[in-house]
Amino acid sequence: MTDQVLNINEMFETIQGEGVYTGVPAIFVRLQGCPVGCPWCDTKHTWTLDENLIDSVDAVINKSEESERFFGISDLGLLALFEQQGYNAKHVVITGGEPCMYDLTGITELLHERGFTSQIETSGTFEAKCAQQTWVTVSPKVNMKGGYDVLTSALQRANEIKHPIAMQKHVDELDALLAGIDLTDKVVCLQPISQQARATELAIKTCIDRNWRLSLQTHKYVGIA
Ligand SMILES: C[S@@+](CC[C@H](N)C(=O)[O-])C[C@H]1O[C@@H](n2cnc3c(N)ncnc32)[C@H](O)[C@@H]1O
Ligand SMILES: Nc1nc2[nH]cc(C(=O)O)c2c(=O)[nH]1
Ligand code: SF4
Ligand SMILES: [Mg+2]
Repeated sequence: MTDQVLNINEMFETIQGEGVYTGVPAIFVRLQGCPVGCPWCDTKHTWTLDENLIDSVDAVINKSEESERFFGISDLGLLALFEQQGYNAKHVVITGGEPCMYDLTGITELLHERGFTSQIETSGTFEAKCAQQTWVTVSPKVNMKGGYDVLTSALQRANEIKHPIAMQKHVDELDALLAGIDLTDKVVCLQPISQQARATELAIKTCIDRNWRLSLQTHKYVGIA
């Protein structure tokens, strides 16, 4: 267990919409703070980590629309909150924001001790500190203004590499990143940016050519969180 505080912008039960675990019921924990700055990010409301944005647990959990407000909680406190909410899902997705700004060793080990499986969605710009059993999905961010230089080790730890693409240049960037990475036991997925038709077409074609997987943001197609 770590004594650090996890700053939570959203917590909800839904269906994992992306990547290898698509379709699996999951508790989503969205952590606050991200310095990477992807222009097309669909969670810009999580970027700012400022104590003036702290709110109550109830106000954050019961948000009816996206906001920058968050609450801080301990690893054990978070587990207690899951029970209080009466969640059924046994898979927990820790996302953000950039969750690997936090040391997730304590919370992920605790989750596995309590019979949950865990998954982290990360940009690969910080080292993933988590339980050995945690499924790490790295969605590599190349040439973003707040990028850091740990991508190679993040990609080595990754169980899944899920690359957002809109144009051929993004596929070429992924090829460059994957050179020298041992892909044995890793799944590579392409995820069209913002459901654009041309991005989807390119992702489908490239996945067929390369024998990679297509990851659609299925929650957006069916209108769930
Ligand atoms: C919001 S990010 C949060 C976790 C982490 N910062 C990251 O980038 O992986 C979660 C996932 O959504 C993807 N994503 C964000 N905005 C997107 C968009 N507009 N279209 C497609 N995927 C997007 C990211 O690449 C990542 O795989
Ligand atoms: N249903 C659902 N699946 C997701 N998979 C990754 C998400 C994310 O924002 O990290 C996400 C999300 O926001 N909702
Ligand atoms: S790294 Fe993730 S949370 Fe941060 S800006 Fe990019 S997509 Fe958004
Ligand atoms: Mg999302």
